[in-house]
Amino acid sequence: MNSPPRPRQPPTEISDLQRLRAALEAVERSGWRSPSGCASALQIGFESWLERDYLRYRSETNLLLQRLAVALGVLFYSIYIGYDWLGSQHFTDQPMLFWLMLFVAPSNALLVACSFRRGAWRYIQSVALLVAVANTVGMVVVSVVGERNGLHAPHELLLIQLFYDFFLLGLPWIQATILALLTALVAPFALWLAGSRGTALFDYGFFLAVAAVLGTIACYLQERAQRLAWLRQQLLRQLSEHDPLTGICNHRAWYERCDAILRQAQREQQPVAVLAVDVDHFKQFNDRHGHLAGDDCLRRVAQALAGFARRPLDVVGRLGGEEFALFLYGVDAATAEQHAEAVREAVRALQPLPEVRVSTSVGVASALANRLTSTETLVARADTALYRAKTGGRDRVCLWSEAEPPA
Ligand SMILES: Nc1nc2c(ncn2[C@@H]2O[C@H](COP(=O)(O)OP(=O)(O)OP(=O)(O)O)[C@@H](O)[C@H]2O)c(=O)[nH]1
Repeated sequence: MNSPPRPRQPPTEISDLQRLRAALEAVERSGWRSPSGCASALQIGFESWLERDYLRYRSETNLLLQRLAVALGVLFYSIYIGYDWLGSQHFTDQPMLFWLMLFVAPSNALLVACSFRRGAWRYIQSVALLVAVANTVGMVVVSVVGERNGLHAPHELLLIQLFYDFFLLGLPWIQATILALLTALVAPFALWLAGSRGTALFDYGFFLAVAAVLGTIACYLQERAQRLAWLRQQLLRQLSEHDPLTGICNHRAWYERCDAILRQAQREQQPVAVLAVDVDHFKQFNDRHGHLAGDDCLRRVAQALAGFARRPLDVVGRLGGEEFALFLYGVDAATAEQHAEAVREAVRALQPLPEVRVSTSVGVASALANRLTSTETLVARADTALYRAKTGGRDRVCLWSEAEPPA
C-alpha cells in the first residue's frame, strides 16, 4: 500500500493533451492516417492509441442504431414471410423462409446481446459485419428462390438492406462499401442465373449500383465528419479540464476527480492524503526575473509534481496562482509526509534559470480509511498545515494534526 516516492515519470495527462493537439493539427493540415500510422486517402483513421478510444466511442454511440437495425431486419423477414403466406402462390413447398430465419437469427441475436453488454465494444463491430453479411445473403437467396418459382419477390428490400449497412449497423465505411458493391454485383447475377432477364433485371442492377455508390460517398463523408467532430470534442474536453499554462488538472477538474476517487476510497476502505504545495516568494521571483520566466517556472514545478502522480488514482492539479495540490490514494500520514519531502526536494532540485532555485512549502493532510471526509475538508486541513509551513520559515513540510482546527 505504501510505496516510497519515485518522481519524474512522463505525466500522461500533459502528453495526452499534446498528442491530441498534434493529431488534430495533422488531420487538418495533412489529412488522415490509417490506424497503423500511414497516410492514406481511403483508410481514414487515427494512430492506434486514439483509434482505440474512437472505436469505443463509436460502438457506444451506435448501440441504439444497431438495435434498430436488428428490429428492421426482423421486420423485413416478416414482410417476406407475410408476403409468401398471404400470397396466392408460395415461393416454395419447402419451409425455406423458416430456414432463412434460422440462418440470420443467431448473428442478429448476438448483436442485440452485445449491445446490452458493457465491455463488448471490442467485438460489436465484427458482429455487426456478420449481421450485414448474413442478412444480405438471406435476402439474395429469397429473391433467387422467388424468381425460380416464377414469383417477383420484393427485391427492393435489398436496397433497404444497403441503406442500413451504410447508416444503421455502424460499419466502417470501407466495410459497408465492399459489402454494397459485392451485393450490387452478386444479386443481379444470381437473379440472372435464376432466369431473370430484360429491363427488370437491368433496372434492378442499375438501382443497386447507384445506391451502393451514393451510400459509399455519404458514408465516407459521414465517417470523416464524425471522426473530426470527436477529435475536436476530445481536445475541448481535455482543454476544459486542464490548466492552460501547466497542462495539469485545473481547479474544477481536480476537485471533481478527487471527489470521485474519495468515494472509491470509501468503498475500498483505503486512506488518502492531500498535499498542498505552494511556491515560496514567487512574487519576488516574478519581480526579479519577469513574468515569462515565472510562467516557465510554474510549468517546471507542475511537471515535477506530475511525476509524483504516477498511479491512476493519484491526481495533481493547479488550484490557482502558484498553489498546487497532489491527491494520493491508499497513502497513510507517514507515507504522505515522505512524498511531501520528496516533492519539496524535487522542486528544490529544479533550476528554472541558471543559478536560480525555487523552494516550496508543503502542507499535508491525510485521512484514515474509517475517517474519510470530503475533498474540501482535506484541502482546508492541508492549507492550515501549509500556513504553518509558511509562517515557520518556508521550504518545509508540515502535517495537519487533529489538534488544530481547519483554516
Ligand atoms: N508568472 C506568473 N505569476 C503568477 C501566476 N499566477 C500567480 N502569479 C503570481 O504569483 C505571485 C503570488 O504572490 P503571493 O501570493 O504574494 O505569494 P508569494 O510571493 O509566493 O509569497 P509566499 O507564498 O508567502 O511565499 C503573485 O505575484 C502573482 O502575480 C502565473 O500564472 N504566472
